[in-house]
Amino acid sequence: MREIRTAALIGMGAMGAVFAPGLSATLGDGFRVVAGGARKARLARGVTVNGAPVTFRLTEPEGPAEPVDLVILAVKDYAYREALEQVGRFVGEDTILLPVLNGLDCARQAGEVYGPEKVLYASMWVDASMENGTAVYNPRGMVRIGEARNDPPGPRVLALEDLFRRAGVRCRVEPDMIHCIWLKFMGNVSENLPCALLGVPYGAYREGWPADGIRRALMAEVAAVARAEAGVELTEEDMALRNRIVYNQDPASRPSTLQDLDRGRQTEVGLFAGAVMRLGEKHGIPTPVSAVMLQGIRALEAKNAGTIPGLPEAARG
Ligand SMILES: NC(=O)C1=CN([C@@H]2O[C@H](COP(=O)(O)OP(=O)(O)OC[C@H]3O[C@@H](n4cnc5c(N)ncnc54)[C@H](OP(=O)(O)O)[C@@H]3O)[C@@H](O)[C@H]2O)C=CC1
Ligand SMILES: CC(C)(CO)C(=O)C(=O)O
Repeated sequence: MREIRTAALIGMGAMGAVFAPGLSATLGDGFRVVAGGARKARLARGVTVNGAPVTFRLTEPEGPAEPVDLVILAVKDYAYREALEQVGRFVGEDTILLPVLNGLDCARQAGEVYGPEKVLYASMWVDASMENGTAVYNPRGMVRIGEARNDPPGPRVLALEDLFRRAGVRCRVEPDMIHCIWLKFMGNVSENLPCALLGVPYGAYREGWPADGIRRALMAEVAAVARAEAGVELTEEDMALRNRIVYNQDPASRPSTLQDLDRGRQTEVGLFAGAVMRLGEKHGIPTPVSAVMLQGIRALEAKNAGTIPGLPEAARG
């Protein structure tokens, strides 16, 4: 495949901030962020990423447009359907679609709309946040990319890797992206959800501590459904890798589900615990800890929304 020269990004939030500075600097006017209405007006005032101002071309989701070589989708799951529709006018015959959402399903959903041959997998091993136009992400983080299998990588994957290298976006082509996505999913379910439910940062995960017991029980539930659903083995070594990542994480760091609750926003708990429960039901595997996470975090969302009768005003999000 030829060099990637044009790209569009929808979702200029925490994950969008990992791509926008490098793509804007490398592709110039060939890169644009898709946003309409009030969101576009807000983004036109500019954003700061890791302390540096970033400028980029903005484009409305409506009106005539040329297809681009690459479309990155970096919205939350509840905004994904709309975002998929809104990027339609940038998708041509040779466009690569790269949805970077957490969870197991975003590549399949993009494939349903535009054809699976256009979609590559991404898994964001980066912790980040975006608040009022100011994004911070860990520059040691990494974007893992590929087709389902990449030994050796095909031309589209090589073109994407080349673009990210030119743009200074840290990336790695994974030999087995399906395993990689399940391993990340195991991390999201087991790490994001206890932190969100308990209202504690990563520092709560230390060997033998209460939150760590919950985390390990959730890893076991994900491993069981991964085996049944996808034939993916999440091994003891994989769990040991997650342990190392968690124990070495900045203890003050807060996974995205907790950040969402702190800001009174909807969370992606359905993408995590909801998915584990659905797969558990499908394969006859009990997932009681995921059920507690789903119901508990839904209750916190209701608390934030002020829809729990009797809740004092001061306790709302
Ligand atoms: N944050 C993290 O550390 C990580 C997040 N992820 C995953 O990445 C995905 C994105 O998360 P994250 O970046 O944190 O989320 P954010 O909420 O920070 O960013 C999402 C952005 O998408 C924008 N958006 C939503 N709908 C549209 C639309 N129709 N057109 C244009 N822009 C739109 C939102 O704008 P507005 O605010 O105006 O609605 C917001 O700026 C999620 O699936 C998350 O789980 C993965 C790894 C780490
Ligand atoms: C930060 C990270 C990578 C932790 O698993 C994440 O995916 C999230 O918070 O949603």
